[in-house]
Amino acid sequence: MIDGVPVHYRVVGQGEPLSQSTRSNILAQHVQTTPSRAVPCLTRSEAFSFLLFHDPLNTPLRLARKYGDVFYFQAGRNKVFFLNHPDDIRELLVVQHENFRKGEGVMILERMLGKGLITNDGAAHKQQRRLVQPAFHRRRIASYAQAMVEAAQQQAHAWQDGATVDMSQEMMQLTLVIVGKTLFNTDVGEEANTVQAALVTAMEAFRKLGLSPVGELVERLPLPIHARLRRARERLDKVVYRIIDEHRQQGIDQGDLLSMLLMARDEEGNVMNDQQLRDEVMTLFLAGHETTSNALTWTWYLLAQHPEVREKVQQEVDTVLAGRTATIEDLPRLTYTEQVLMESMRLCPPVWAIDRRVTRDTTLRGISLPKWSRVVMSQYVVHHDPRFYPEPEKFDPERWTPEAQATRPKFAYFPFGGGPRLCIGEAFAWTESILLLATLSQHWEARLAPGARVKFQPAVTLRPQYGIKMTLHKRCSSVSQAEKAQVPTTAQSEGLLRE
Ligand code: HEM
Repeated sequence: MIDGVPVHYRVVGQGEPLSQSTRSNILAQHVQTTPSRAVPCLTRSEAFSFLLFHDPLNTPLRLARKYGDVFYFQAGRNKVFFLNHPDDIRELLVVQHENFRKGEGVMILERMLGKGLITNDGAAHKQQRRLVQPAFHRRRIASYAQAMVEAAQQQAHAWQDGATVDMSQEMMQLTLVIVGKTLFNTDVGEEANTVQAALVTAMEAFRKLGLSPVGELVERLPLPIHARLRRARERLDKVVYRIIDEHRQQGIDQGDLLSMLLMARDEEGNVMNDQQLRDEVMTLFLAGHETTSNALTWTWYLLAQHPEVREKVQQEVDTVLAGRTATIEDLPRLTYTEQVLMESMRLCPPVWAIDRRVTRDTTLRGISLPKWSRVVMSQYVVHHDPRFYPEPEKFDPERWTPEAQATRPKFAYFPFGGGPRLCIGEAFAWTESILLLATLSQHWEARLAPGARVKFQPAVTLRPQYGIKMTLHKRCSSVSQAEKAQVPTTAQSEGLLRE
């Protein structure tokens, strides 16, 4: 128990907990009844193109269309499997998760994040998760909502009508400020550029090293990227240690996550050492803003491409908020806005694939997975499967009505992963992205700037390779009731409200 909130090893939504006996029953049933499945192997040229990894989004998609729910190729001594069916993915993440640990992608992340919640495994991970969980309790998230809306309002205020911005940078800055304020009670606005530059280097390293199915080999080569990664880490360390030192000096419980970590004791009564603190803070600091920022950036882009959807969002926001400031209570009524975000994370999943290493010989719904094999599950592939999403390339928020959702298997949509490694920040991310999109849409609409280049860059997250250049347009109807009351004459309001 920390901070008066009971700690559960919580797994919600996709991560519904299974009791030990349920899991054993399911496993026993499988062993008895599931016939073994023949797994197609890629041809040599397909495997070769995979190893070069020109297009880690569309190559697996194309191969999944050709080979179906599962295929593999041989990389050195080990096999790399791709699971493309929601039920197999659920089985791995929820039912048989104990036979797997995090995969190669994590090795590069570890160089940046250390042994934090994302990179750790086993008992250490379980203990860390228990420690951090209270900061993501529903009540806590509700208390962050105000800071989220305030930051969005400041952004809305700072934007200039007709200005062209890189929406990716705008969203990155906004979500960074929010994670700083809510989890660490600090202002990181000034350090945003440092953080962004370091992240670009980390993403580059991940693309070059972490994505390669032979990452372990490449990792040992003396490449310049290793030095760049080290320097990026040092810059980020400065920011993180500044935050930790400030908290220590103040020496009071500030009611935030970092205060909780500083007060935490293990079974023997020891506090976390500097390295542990640094790794945990760094993990949440980076994971807590990068992903949501990308989700919002792609959403602005999709809205710009689909003005009819954008208008529906604006109508909903205008009706529900009626010109006032959004609060957490508005979330259940911003249903269309939420559907838009869901559809955006289907088409452009911020985490586009996750991978695991098999730790003991495993049979997964008839698929035989030898120890040391690697297993990749791509959100991008499953979210584009026409069996679950007819016309998968079409941006259609109507796919997310409760009735439509009920027709699909659960793991046909897994932007936040699942099981005990389900994203701890899922509720934080939904709350933040809905409130930010609603608050900014009250006042602004964004259109793609002429000549803007938009391309996926799949690194740890799915980023826009060239950012996304967008032109901002102040909405005519954006004047809030409160603003109306304060604006006495039309003449004074003209400049502000001009389209
Ligand atoms: C749209 C936003 C987000 C997306 C799409 C996302 C996605 C994911 C995914 C897919 C995983 C599981 C990775 C795996 O199983 O290998 C994950 C884990 C994690 N996420 Fe998120 N995330 C988002 C926002 C956040 C936020 C806001 C935070 C924190 C404030 C956060 C913190 C974490 C942490 C700490 C983990 C590791 C959890 C564990 O292993 O116990 N994420 N996220």
